[in-house]
Amino acid sequence: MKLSQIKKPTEPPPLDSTSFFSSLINPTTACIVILLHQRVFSVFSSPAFAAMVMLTMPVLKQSSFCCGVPVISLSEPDSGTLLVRACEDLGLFKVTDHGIPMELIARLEEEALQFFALPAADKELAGKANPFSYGSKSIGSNGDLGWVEYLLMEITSKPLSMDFLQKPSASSFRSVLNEYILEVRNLACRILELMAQGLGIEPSDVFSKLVMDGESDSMLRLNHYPPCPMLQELNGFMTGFGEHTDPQIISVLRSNNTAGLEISLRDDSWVPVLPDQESFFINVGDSLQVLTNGRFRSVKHRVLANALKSRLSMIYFGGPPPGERLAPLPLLMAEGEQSQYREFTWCEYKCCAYKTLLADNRLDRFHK
Ligand SMILES: C=C1C[C@]23C[C@@]1(O)CC[C@H]2[C@@]12CC[C@H](O)[C@@](C)(C(=O)O1)[C@H]2[C@@H]3C(=O)O
Ligand SMILES: O=C(O)CCC(=O)C(=O)O
Ligand SMILES: [Fe+2]
Repeated sequence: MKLSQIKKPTEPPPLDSTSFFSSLINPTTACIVILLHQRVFSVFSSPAFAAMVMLTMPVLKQSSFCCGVPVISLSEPDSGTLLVRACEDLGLFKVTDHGIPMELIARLEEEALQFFALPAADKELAGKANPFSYGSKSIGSNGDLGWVEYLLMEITSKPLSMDFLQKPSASSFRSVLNEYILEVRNLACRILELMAQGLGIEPSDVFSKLVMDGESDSMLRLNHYPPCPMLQELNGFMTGFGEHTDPQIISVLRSNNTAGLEISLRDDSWVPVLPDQESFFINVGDSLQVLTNGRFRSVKHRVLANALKSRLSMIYFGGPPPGERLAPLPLLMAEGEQSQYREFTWCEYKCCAYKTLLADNRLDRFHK
């Protein structure tokens, strides 16, 4: 496909908290706000007119929204276009009809809860996170703290090899983890292919091949946020996982039904993402922001602790192979468009990223 064949839509205006929250008022208002946001250059004088236009303009199909977060069914024929729009606007969306069996998810949740319920000394036998294995309260190695404990696992082309998972007593945990990783990686790749299709670029595996590569640097993280009893004394605010963007290409998150995840809008306001244990939340990582020359947004997010309920999340981070050169894809650049980033390898990026604090902007030093 030639560059001239790719139509790059004009950038939608930034989604700020006013339009985000007003989109929650009622469905009619939501239609107007969403349509306006997508630059439908018409002036709606009444909700009825807006509804009529919606019905007669099938090309402008909208995703549905759950509290401002786009909800996209993967069985929807137009899902590629909807995914692209969500990546441009928010950098996060929810997917339904994802095909990962609930039974597998429930088994992993149960195994993870059993692991986190072990005495601290037993969990520490898994090895101290450096960065892989078990960590508690401290995130990364640069002093970030959070009301969280976690297991961080490196994904290679072979089954998980961490010592503690090789014990006979961990055999069911190990097998469910390996099964889940295969499923969630396929889901990530399916979504990345739909994104390429939605962007109108070929081949459609231009993003997914990076995550499918035998050398891909991907991870699985299980986060457990215990209830935080002293939340009241802390004016109701305690960080579970501090604000950050994910460095990789794509993150695929599933949580139990406990709230806590929040995303930052372009005006720096924070909005909660309502939990949904049957769906997955997908967010754009820094690498995908670079590959799309900033068209897709690596969304800043954080998790707040809960006073009463524990939150369990499982996140797959799909990353490229270490030697992969990351730079905006020429196919996605309009004529005369300048690259916003200088080229770097994933290895170089990760090396710098791991010296930063969670809240730092890791792409700054690669900006031209
Ligand atoms: C403070 C840090 C933890 C982190 C590495 C870093 O130096 C900056 C990025 C952090 C992050 C966020 C997304 C993922 O949870 C993670 C595994 C990753 O790849 O980047 C973590 C890193 C970590 O916990 O080790
Ligand atoms: O635990 C969560 O819900 C999100 C955590 C997160 O953003 C991360 O581990 O990178
Ligand atoms: Fe994250």
